[in-house]
Amino acid sequence: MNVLEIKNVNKSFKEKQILKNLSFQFYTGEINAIFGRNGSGKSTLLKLIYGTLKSDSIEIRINGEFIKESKVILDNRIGYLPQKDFLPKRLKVSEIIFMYFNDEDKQDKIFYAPRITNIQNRKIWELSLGERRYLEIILLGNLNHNFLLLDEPFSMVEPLFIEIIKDFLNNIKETKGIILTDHYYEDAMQIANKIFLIKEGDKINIHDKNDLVYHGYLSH
Ligand SMILES: Nc1ncnc2c1ncn2[C@@H]1O[C@H](COP(=O)(O)OP(=O)(O)OP(=O)(O)O)[C@@H](O)[C@H]1O
Repeated sequence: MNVLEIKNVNKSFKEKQILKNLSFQFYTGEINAIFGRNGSGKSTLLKLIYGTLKSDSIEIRINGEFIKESKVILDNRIGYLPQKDFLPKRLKVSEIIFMYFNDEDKQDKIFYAPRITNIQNRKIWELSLGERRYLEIILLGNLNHNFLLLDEPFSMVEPLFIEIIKDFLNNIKETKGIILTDHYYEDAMQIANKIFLIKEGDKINIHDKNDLVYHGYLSH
């Protein structure tokens, strides 16, 4: 089992402190859902962990080993699905699969993943938003990271695809720790082992939907 420890995360934009001294422990085998109202700092937190945004302070350790935030991408043990699409638009789905994976077994695994066969000859720009999101998740999830940060994996995705993504995440969590943030809270809660809410810069542990109502994320 691997553990990703994040400590003392602080981030301000101008005078406004968005994240206040947050700490987390994420384990292989677990899906962690992070909720929060618009602008509460969820995407910011994931960017700070991945190192694409400079923190005011952050300590990152995997299995006790300290990793500088600027080295997280090179270290290659943490993967990141950004909120915005990132695949080259002019390439075909099949070309992207070959670009990501050399190994033939891995390539086959992707080609035979649900719904991929149907879209393999299309170019990325020809895919719908949901199809593109689904492909991004299947690609990232099949890479060899120990931890996966997913910024809104369900957004713009139709219900049938969401079910496939949930099954997929449940399968890959055997070898990965997953940290996801999304406003599709019911889908996220169905697969999450641990749930957190970011509110006014602080982390709140959530046990059920009532807690989300109590802390003002849901109205009822
Ligand atoms: N580069 C930036 N410069 C200045 N302010 C920023 C920057 N990035 C984010 N912010 C601000 O930080 C706050 C947190 O933004 P963030 O995108 O992390 O929120 P979020 O919880 O992911 O929101 P949403 O649910 O809408 O995606 C917002 O008020 C946002 O305007």
